[in-house]
Amino acid sequence: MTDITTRAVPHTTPRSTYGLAELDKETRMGGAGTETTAREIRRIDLSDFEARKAEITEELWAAATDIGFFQLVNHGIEQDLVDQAFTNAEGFFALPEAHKARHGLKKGLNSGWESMTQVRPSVGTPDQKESYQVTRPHMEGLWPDDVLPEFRLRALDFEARCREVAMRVLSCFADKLGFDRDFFARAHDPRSEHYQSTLRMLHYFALPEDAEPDRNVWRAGAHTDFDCLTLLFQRDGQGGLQVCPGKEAEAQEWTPVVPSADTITCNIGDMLMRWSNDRLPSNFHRVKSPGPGEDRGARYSIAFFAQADRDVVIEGPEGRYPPITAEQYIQQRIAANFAR
Ligand SMILES: O=C(O)CCC(=O)C(=O)O
Ligand SMILES: [Fe+2]
Repeated sequence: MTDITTRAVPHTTPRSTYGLAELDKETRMGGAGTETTAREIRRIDLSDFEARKAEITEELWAAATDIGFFQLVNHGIEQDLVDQAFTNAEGFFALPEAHKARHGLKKGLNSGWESMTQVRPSVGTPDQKESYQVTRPHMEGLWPDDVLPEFRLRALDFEARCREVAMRVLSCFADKLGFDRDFFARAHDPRSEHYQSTLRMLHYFALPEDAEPDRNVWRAGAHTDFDCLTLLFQRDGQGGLQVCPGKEAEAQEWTPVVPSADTITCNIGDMLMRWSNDRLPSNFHRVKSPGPGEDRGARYSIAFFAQADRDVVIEGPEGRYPPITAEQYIQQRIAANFAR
């Protein structure tokens, strides 16, 4: 069994503006680039998971290493529950600004509400969105129980269901990477005080009819996620997500992901890239603002970020990256993204 608990980790010396190669790469991804629909976004069927695990593992591995992003169908979360999670999120975002501000983001803890405070290193302008994040150990004072009595339970229930799906996918990667099946489940333990996986509800604002589209403004600027694996839920007809595989980043060719309410779009994040010694490259993605002639309506999405617990050390078998705790890792990324 591989030891993933805390031990002394040498402090890494910053070698660049941000101290992490991932962030330096990200700063080069802010341009418009070009669009291509030539890439295949593979859909992987998770039904009958236990019986078909070997076959599913091969499909996930091929999609993750060839392209890096993929979609899950028959993932086991009932459509009603997904729809309810969106209704729950929309209910929160519809609250008056002053009320939402009572549950403001706890800096550095990925918990609570923020609006227009995330500035991606790639573009340098604030994402045109508000978000509400649930990170289980840090939710004190952040639940709107007084006005939305069912919100808390629904969010926690959905978070747990997302974690189950993420752990199933990660158990397949564990097999291929030579870790035991439960390696990642131990590293994302909801009973641990160091748990830091996050459920994030997102609301990208509708663009007013009289607003001029601005090419430098993004709903979400180009980035890779900090985590091991992201599950992203979208609504039919609310597009804008574009992806660029990590290994093709230099070409800056972006593929639109057509939203579909019954699939989960997955990204490999930077933690898994490190843990796999780059065998599983993390993926760039962004959400573009409506351009001339495009639908200006709001976009809602929900992301689950499987982020290893704070006390877990991320270190691949070949020592390509210096060991770092998941806590240090996430803190550096948050510091580069949130000015306040
Ligand atoms: O809303 C989306 O489609 C993408 C969100 C995202 O990439 C993020 O929050 O990291
Ligand atoms: Fe992301």
